[in-house]
Amino acid sequence: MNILVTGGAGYIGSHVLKALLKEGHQVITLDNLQKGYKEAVTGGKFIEGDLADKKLLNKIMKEDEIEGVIHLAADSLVGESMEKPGKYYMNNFANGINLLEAMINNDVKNIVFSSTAAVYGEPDEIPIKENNKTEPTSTYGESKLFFEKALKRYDDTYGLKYASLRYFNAAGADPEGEIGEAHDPETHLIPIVLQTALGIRDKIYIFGDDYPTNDGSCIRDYIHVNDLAAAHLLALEALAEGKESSIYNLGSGEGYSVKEVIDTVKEVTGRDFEVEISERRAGDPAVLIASSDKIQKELDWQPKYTELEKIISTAWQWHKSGGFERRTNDE
Ligand SMILES: NC(=O)c1ccc[n+]([C@@H]2O[C@H](COP(=O)([O-])OP(=O)(O)OC[C@H]3O[C@@H](n4cnc5c(N)ncnc54)[C@H](O)[C@@H]3O)[C@@H](O)[C@H]2O)c1
Ligand SMILES: O=c1ccn([C@@H]2O[C@H](COP(=O)(O)OP(=O)(O)O[C@H]3O[C@H](CO)[C@H](O)[C@H](O)[C@H]3O)[C@@H](O)[C@H]2O)c(=O)[nH]1
Repeated sequence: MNILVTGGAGYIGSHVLKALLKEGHQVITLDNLQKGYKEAVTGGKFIEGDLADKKLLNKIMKEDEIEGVIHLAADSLVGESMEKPGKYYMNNFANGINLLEAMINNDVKNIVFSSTAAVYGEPDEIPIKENNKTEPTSTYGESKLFFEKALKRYDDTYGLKYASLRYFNAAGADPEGEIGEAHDPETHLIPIVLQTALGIRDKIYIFGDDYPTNDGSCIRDYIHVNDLAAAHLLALEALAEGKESSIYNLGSGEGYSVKEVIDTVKEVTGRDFEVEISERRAGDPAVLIASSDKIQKELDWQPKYTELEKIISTAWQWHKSGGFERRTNDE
């Protein structure tokens, strides 16, 4: 298939791209490189451009004869979304609509969308199922939920078929060491702990140890980025074969506390470092664990990296190697 991957120079997108290339697909990556890295695009055609550019989107659909879209491009910092809501509605919602319009104009009918566990807000029950109430506590989560609603309208109106994948905490790196997570600024727990193990940071702060969990720190469901990537391929193939639109959670189904993550990093790296308890971070739910039963049953998706140790080991290999060179432009 000729597949357009938006945000393919980013962390998750580059792993999706690599998995698509391995399956022999023709891939066109669109990324504005605001957060992504050119080096992360390991094959296919790369177009440096922005989702705001409607003409470009139409041109790509036509000239590259796109048959399916995987849409990962977005802004995804929860804290920033609370300070700059407009940026999030514009990029994650309005720019996404540009993409849908270009698809419809060019009769492209299948899209896999990167949604997030942040659409749920504080969950009613654990593990979280897809029919849990969706009351996002951040603009980020809301912008993603709005786009999910738009997808439903486009399906009702034009017969556009979508799979919306609500990821939990993406983690780990390409086991071949070619690509990995390189966010700047980094806000995610595992890379931050690894940077501490490497001495890039003085210490790791645990954001709150008074949550109603076994050890008082927050529990999350970490899913390996290659397991995520595999789900995109299954979802796109299912749509191409005529499957109806659907929403799926994607997690490993296991919860680990912040303290457990830190202890596992110490074991995997063989390094000790300072840990300090600090204030809770605003908006952090105590426990987020996915039920991924639906995608397992419907698309036969099976996570391969179910142990935290394995997930962290792949990330450690990547961080130890130095990752991508620091970007030199000064935007
Ligand atoms: N990382 C996680 O744990 C996680 C969890 C849930 C959902 N998600 C979602 O998954 C997707 C990918 O996340 P990631 O961690 O790889 O983020 P990322 O920032 O590494 O990748 C996003 C990419 O999109 C590009 N981009 C952003 N806006 C663009 C635009 N208007 N035009 C063109 N390119 C644009 C960026 O340059 C970047 O390369 C996002 O949609 C995010 O919301 C991520
Ligand atoms: O230095 C740190 C960084 C994080 N944490 C804690 O570690 C846990 C995980 O935090 P991350 O920032 O790694 O991940 P989040 O669970 O906050 O968020 C991730 O998952 C969400 C959905 O669950 C959204 O999709 C979001 O985009 C994605 O980053 C949280 O309890 C957080 O408070 C620390 O204690 N110290």
